[in-house]
Amino acid sequence: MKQQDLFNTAPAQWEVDDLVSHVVAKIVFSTGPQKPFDYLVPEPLVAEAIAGRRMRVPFGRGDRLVQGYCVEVAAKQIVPGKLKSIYEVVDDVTLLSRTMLDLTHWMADYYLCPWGQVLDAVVPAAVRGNAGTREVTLLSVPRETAMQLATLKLPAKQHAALSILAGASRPMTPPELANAAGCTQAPIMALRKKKLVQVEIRRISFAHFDDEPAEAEPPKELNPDQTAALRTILNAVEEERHQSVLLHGVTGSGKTEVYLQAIQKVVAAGKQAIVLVPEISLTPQTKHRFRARFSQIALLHSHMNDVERHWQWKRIASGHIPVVVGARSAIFAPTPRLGMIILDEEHESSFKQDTSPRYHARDVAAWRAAHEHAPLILGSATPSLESWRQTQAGEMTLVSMPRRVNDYPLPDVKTIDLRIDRKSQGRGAISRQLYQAIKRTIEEDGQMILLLNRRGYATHIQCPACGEKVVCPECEIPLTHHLADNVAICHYCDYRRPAPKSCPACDYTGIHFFGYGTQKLEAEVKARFPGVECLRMDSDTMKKPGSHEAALDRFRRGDAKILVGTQMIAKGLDFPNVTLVGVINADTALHFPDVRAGERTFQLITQVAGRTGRGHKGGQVLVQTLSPDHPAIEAATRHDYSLFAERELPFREKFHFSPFAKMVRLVARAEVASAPEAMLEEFAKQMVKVAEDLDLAIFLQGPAAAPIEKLRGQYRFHLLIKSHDGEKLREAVKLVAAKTKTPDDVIWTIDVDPVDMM
Ligand SMILES: Nc1ncnc2c1ncn2[C@@H]1O[C@H](COP(=O)(O)OP(=O)(O)OP(=O)(O)O)[C@@H](O)[C@H]1O
Ligand SMILES: [Zn+2]
Repeated sequence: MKQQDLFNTAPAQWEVDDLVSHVVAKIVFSTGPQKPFDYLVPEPLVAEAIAGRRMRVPFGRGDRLVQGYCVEVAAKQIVPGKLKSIYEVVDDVTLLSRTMLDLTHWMADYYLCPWGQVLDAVVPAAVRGNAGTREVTLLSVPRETAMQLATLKLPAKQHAALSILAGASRPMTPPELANAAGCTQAPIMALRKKKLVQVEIRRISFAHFDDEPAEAEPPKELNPDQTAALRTILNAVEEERHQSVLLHGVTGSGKTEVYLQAIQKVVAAGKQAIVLVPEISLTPQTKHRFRARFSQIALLHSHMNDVERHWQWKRIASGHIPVVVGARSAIFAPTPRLGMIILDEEHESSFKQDTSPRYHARDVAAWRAAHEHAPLILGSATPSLESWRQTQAGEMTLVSMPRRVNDYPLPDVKTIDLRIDRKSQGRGAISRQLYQAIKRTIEEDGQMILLLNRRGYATHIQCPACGEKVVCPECEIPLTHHLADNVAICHYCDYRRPAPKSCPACDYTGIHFFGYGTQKLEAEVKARFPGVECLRMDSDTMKKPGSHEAALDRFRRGDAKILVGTQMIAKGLDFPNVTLVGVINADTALHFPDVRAGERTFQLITQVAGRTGRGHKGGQVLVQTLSPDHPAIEAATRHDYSLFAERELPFREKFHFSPFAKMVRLVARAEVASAPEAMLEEFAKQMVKVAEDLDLAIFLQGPAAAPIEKLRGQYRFHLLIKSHDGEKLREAVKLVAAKTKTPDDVIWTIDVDPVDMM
């Protein structure tokens, strides 16, 4: 049909015969124009012009040379002279397979962002920049020349060099040859000029990294729950068909062992597995578990330098590495023979990228698994309601592991009602009951984890005389007092100022520091339990690469008894000697203006509670809260996921939230509040119109000031658009977005399937 169109639109002066078949490449640019452009592939470049490589092409009136991704190469009927030609092919390896190219196209379409931007996100910068490689010149002797060697009339040095090269088992670089022949570069240059040697420029890698050796460990004997789970997964593996499995296993049920044995089968069949974990879970423990089972494994983490990243990428692309373990972006690992994708802690919000392309690794994984006919395994003790709902709708297989390994019971969880206890507890973050429990744990030589999901010392600073709050001048968010440098910091934009000694408004000298952060908790622990080693883990103490590992090692060895920290210590850790978990304030996230506030609270408490009772010594959990009757907290204290889901889902359904409706969130920001608000109001109006045309039911929320109303000096507004028809919803948003005129000073973003509502 396309061809037909072309005939019809060809200007009259061209006869049909003028159309000739040519090789045409479709090029997508990272910046600049969003639509792909067609280029002619000149004859000499046909062999190397492969889709998935970058090419340099002339662009615009001045034919400036720019680089773009070639996403398709095809023979097309075109009018000669109408297309510009490719100047050169940049890559000598193919960066993206056909499936990966299709994936990027799908992502651009689904997340409503430029295709080129997605391509840049999928191919790591380290790969694009060829980190750790250099170009070398390689010399060899053509066969005909080698055969005439005896009869060639040449100066002695040239002859000697040529003989050595002809007799070499592999091509040599000019310095290598000079060295072997004991001559300077001059005779070699002469041979090159006479075309007696063949010259090839090749890019070689000088990087090499050794895998840390680990002692091999045999697979564990599975318990009946694990066996059943593995069976279901292996059925999908053996049939080489795509299937999604949600492995809902309580904390400590041994999910990792199931993954490991499933991967073993995949590897035995000659295929590759990708395992995604939240960045924070790339602990020494996880690394060790995987290294002990698989000798060839690529661990991708954010502290890797470009040279190593590129090296790992090539190892994976070569197909030699059967297992890839990494955070979110590891979903783009260039495995040529993908046999399985696993997402551990699939509910984690860190799987969603918060800058464009705003993809969710879980959904990208689902697309990839489906198109590469591989099973997708999602594992969690607290599954996202999105995945849970899919099991209910029959789109995903549910496998449950409701018991812990070795028949250890789940820990007993008690709430401490701070409304009652506060009066009796005196000052401090640790209630009397929790204090007693910590004391007992120390006496029994156990270890404990104290969770407080707020960093810093005091969480707000206020004048008791005039009521003035010390806030960030850029964000109007209360500043947090950090004791170490005695500074007040904005946790949104990192603005800092010296902690005020008196009220900035009325000069009253008795200014107060309220609220608890992890620093203050640590200080309280040290003061109330002198001589007991306490370790703090939060993003302030864990800035240096490797600090996370070092801290967890210390705790594992038992050098520290008490681990204080933010959510970073709440999941994945497997320390059998932890017999007490204390949640200092269960309510920190409960009242956020976010539809997932309850879900997050349930997950956080269930996960941190799961860190104890993982050994024969048992464990208990104490949860301090002002809302012990809140459904999320109540369900968490009972380790009852179904109860939580049963209560939460009807609410989501009634108000058209995910997982029942698809959501798109727009955020607009500017230095004056009126501009973004007006822009979103117009957007909403247009949405209503377009939805009507498309016969699409939509639900609008806003525009309204975003919960973080001001950030870095800019006012923020948001608009939430919901619909039960996701495809049409994106279509409508795309239409309106294309017509929207952005006011000069406004910056706006589209977030499909938003996770961050702030
Ligand atoms: N079949 C088994 N027999 C004995 N020990 C096992 C078995 N399976 C797993 N384990 C051990 O049980 C512990 C808990 O397993 P694992 O960390 O995989 O649990 P999990 O389900 O991932 O928990 P969480 O969700 O809390 O991270 C680990 O120390 C693991 O080595
Ligand atoms: Zn700020």
